[in-house]
Amino acid sequence: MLHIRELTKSYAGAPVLRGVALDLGPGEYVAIMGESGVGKSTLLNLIAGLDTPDGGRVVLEGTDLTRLDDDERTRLRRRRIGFVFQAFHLLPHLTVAQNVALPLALNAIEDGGRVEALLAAVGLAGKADRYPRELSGGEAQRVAIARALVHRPALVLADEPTGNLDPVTATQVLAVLREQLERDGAAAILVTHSERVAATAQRTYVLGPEGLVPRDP
Ligand SMILES: Nc1ncnc2c1ncn2[C@@H]1O[C@H](COP(=O)(O)OP(=O)(O)OP(=O)(O)O)[C@@H](O)[C@H]1O
Repeated sequence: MLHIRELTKSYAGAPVLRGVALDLGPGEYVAIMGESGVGKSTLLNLIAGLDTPDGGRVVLEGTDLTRLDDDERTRLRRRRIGFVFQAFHLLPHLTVAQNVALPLALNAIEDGGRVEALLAAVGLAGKADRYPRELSGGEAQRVAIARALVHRPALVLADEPTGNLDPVTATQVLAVLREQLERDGAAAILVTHSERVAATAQRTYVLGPEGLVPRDP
């Protein structure tokens, strides 16, 4: 469902990605590790179409993102991708339920009980009307996971999704994420520095100067 080929990206003449390739099947769940500054977030941003590569292709479900204009890329991202950020990125003036419902509104999709069902699935049924400031870090990240899945994306991208959580909460949040990915059949790419987090993925790659290298189990 995702094919990345010969992806290159430089910032101010300094190469960050030099020929990255990756193939992901439907429902596959992989982790990407690598040293700080090697370009992991840059790669996720290119896959999400939040940034454009200098060369190469990102083909999502048969569509080459690099050939779309900004509006087309934004529409595709909203519809087919869910993003989980390290710092949650919840909107402070919206309730938990309103935050989760945001991708439905942006895509003009009927709720059909989906927000309520997802909040129950991530253990937050009782917090639908709370505001982000009233949540713990683990709760906020579970809201972010529900929001990333509510519109049934084909691909979930998570950039250090448990980086701000204590180890016990991180394990719980990852279990919720994996359970929801399996339930929805969504593929996922998780960027992480944590071996514990990587161990929850089916495969792990290490990003380095020579590109993405599969790591032996
Ligand atoms: N918008 C930008 N403008 C200029 N340079 C950038 C930009 N985004 C990233 N870079 C540079 O590209 C390199 C890769 O950054 P990136 O955030 O992708 O690394 P990373 O592997 O995710 O690092 P970390 O593990 O520390 O989060 C860094 O040297 C960074 O300074």
